[in-house]
Amino acid sequence: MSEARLLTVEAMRTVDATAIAGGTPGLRLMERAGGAVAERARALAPAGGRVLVLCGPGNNGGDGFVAARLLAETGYAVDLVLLGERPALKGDAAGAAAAWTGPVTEGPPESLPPCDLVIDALFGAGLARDLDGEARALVERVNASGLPVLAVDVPSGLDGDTGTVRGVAVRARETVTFVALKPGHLLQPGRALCGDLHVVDIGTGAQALSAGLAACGPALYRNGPAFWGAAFPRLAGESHKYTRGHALVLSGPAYRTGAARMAARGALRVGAGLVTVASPKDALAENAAHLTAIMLHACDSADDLDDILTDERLNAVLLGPGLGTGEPTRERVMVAASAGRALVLDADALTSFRGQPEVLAGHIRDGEARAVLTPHAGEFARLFGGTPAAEDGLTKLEQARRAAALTGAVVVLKGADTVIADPDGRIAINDHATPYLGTAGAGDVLAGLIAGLLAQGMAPFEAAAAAVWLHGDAGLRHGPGLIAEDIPELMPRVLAGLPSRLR
Ligand SMILES: NC(=O)C1=CN([C@@H]2O[C@H](COP(=O)(O)OP(=O)(O)OC[C@H]3O[C@@H](n4cnc5c(N)ncnc54)[C@H](O)[C@@H]3O)[C@@H](O)[C@H]2O)[C@@H](O)CC1
Ligand SMILES: [K+]
Repeated sequence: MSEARLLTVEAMRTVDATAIAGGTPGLRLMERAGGAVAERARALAPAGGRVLVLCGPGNNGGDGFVAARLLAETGYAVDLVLLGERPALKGDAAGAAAAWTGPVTEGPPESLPPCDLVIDALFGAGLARDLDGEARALVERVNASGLPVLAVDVPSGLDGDTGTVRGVAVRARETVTFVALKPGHLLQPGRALCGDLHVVDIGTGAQALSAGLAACGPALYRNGPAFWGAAFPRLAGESHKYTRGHALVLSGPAYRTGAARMAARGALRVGAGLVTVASPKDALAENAAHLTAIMLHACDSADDLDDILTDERLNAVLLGPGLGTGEPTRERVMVAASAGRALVLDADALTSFRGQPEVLAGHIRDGEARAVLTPHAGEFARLFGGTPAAEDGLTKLEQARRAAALTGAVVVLKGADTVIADPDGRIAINDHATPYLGTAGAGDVLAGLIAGLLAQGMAPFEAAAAAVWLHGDAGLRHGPGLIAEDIPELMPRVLAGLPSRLR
């Protein structure tokens, strides 16, 4: 699982410091870092081509000096620009600069020399403020040039913890980072600015990594099978439909039933043994006309839901898609939360508690429900107040973590960089997705996938993360023209594509 773990910028400093304290010289780490950058540069620029290396005043710039030297030694023409003055370089960066025998242009040039590749070694983990003055002008020039850029550690100007831009940031073709990804590589707009991501080992060792992971506090993960695979449901020879779980999805009234059916289809396709749609009587015929493998049950009130839930085999309940907002939905949420089943609350089930997250939290905590909430940014703001855009100074990760801690539920804060937060503080960030998933009903299917995995016994945090990844995988496989109905139908291919140990 550790290959899925992320390191905060501060925790990465702990890794470096622990390795150095353990006897690995910092300059050796820098040689390895610069060596990895040079190797990627050789893959991106033609042999014997021209490379422009932009070095900043700290150790990120030191990596740039190492890469410049190694590229020159292997036949590349290298131009090196230093943002600052050479005598001002300190420590390992001064050491790396001393080994570079080529010319150094101090301060940014009026225009960029022609080249096949730009290496951005201006700022990395030490970015301390918004870019301004010469640094800002240089980054703007690089972006305007349209030249391919290889970023060292992070594209300069990008905050490694939050994925936000400090004034301006480099747009890279590829980013080489060290030891582990940082949250800012995965959170938007950071993810888009990094281009392809390469993580390289620079010889810091297992003990330093453990120290860094411990310094992170609650674990941070890149979402993917490496994180949740061990918890993914597997079929045994004696499995049958009742051992594969039974999900219940509440339908909206007549003419608002499609969302629940798409969710139900998702739950079935992801492997729940049985799925039942609980439908108002006035919508039974409409639902029946479209359902085959999925069962139907009449449900007109919270009392009806209570009756249905006397069937102990129903082990996961999904409410929200198409349900409508207001008191009837609130009552159903209360009944479902107190039924001791796994619970997914989406869309109208969340908006029905607008501005009252503590009331919803009370239902979840009183019922000891294993709950997953799946708000997009707008629903999140309606339920919890504030916005994930950090108006109150909180980052997206902090917002999601706080909402999970408040409600005692796993919170899936959906978007281009969906964040999944567990009440215990753990976080997974998903970058396995495509904008083609931004289509009507895709969120309903996601809620259904989560319910289907919960029904099969997965714990809420892993179930939510796995569903988000499978949903993303379906979108990536399909591409243009995707509609929500396609997502459940893509599940057989998505599941077949998982590592064989998971099937
Ligand atoms: N020993 C280590 O710690 C290692 C560090 N490595 C590299 O070192 C980097 C971190 O090095 P540093 O901590 O020196 O930090 P950086 O090199 O990222 O930047 C620090 C320097 O930039 C200046 N600065 C920060 N924000 C600025 C802004 N907005 N405008 C203008 N100047 C600004 C600071 O005053 C300081 O001089 C990593 O990203 C990685 O590339 C690697 O060489 C591996 C080993
Ligand atoms: K950089």
